[in-house]
Amino acid sequence: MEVVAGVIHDARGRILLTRRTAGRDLAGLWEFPGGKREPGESAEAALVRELHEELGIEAEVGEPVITVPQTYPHKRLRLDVRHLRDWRGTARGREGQALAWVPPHKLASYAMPPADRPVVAALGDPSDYLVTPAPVDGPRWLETLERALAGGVRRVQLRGADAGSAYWPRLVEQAVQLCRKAGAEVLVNGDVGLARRLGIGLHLPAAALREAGGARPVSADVPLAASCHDLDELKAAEALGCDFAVVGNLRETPSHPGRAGIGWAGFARLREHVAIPLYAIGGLVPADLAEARMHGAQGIAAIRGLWPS
Ligand SMILES: Nc1nc2c([nH]c(=O)n2[C@H]2C[C@H](O)[C@@H](COP(=O)(O)OP(=O)(O)OP(=O)(O)O)O2)c(=O)[nH]1
Repeated sequence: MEVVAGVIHDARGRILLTRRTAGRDLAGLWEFPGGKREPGESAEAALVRELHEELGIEAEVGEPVITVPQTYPHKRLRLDVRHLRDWRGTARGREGQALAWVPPHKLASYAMPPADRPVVAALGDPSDYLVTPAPVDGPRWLETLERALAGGVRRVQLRGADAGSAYWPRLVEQAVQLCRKAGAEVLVNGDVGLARRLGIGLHLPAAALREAGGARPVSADVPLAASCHDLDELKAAEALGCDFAVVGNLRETPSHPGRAGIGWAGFARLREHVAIPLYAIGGLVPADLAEARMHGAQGIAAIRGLWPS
């Protein structure tokens, strides 16, 4: 089932959600207005038609936000979400549905269908997730991180030293200061104790995900993420309450020669079965973002692709 929905802003920057009426699938949940494409109908034409039927507005369809493949108990769908370039008229619930104009930062507090969680993340959270390379030279590593932040990176995973090395905690502390100054979210790879001590997020390698025993290892006010390679790991990350996960490898990379990538089709197949936002990793660069979004990714995670040279 192909579904298309629109992100409708008012003059104050609020976004329109509509509530699914009683008696329908997913009744009572809030969603982006839109509906099913008819056979032979383009996504743009379907969205214009649906918004007119449901809300009485005339819409001009704009840029894509994200396309989310999703499996529900009784159906499989692809939710193609578009910005509107412009719209005219007064939006009202022509089918008896409730309307809510929601400030972007409050979208996540509305109960929505699973496919909408990646949509809300795509509208507000960073599309790039930088994973730091191993620090060979501490000061140079910090200086390069600072340049990445100056270039716009807003989500960072600090990774790269052998656990227990004497200099790593101090380097992490300095990196955290740089990230905070830039307003970037920061997670440390693997080290729960260090994450708790510094009050930062935690990124779990897949193996640690299995050892976590089902309890969220850090509080809900700092980010928790995980690296996943298959559906079992993704389900475990979701059950643990991860805010997002990284899935790969997308392409074969120089660091894993001979390990074939899952490709975008493989990524989308995994995406269908969970609702958490996912970054793709493995040989990706910022220019891959549009294709990533078309397959339901929040964006790209990378070491080389996001670390300034
Ligand atoms: N319009 C819209 N639909 C969404 C969103 N998220 C999401 O999972 N969906 C699902 C719900 C529906 O299964 C499908 C949209 O179908 P629809 O709203 O046009 O039709 P419907 O209720 O008659 O669907 P159905 O009961 O016949 O399955 O997409 C969203 O944000 N907007």
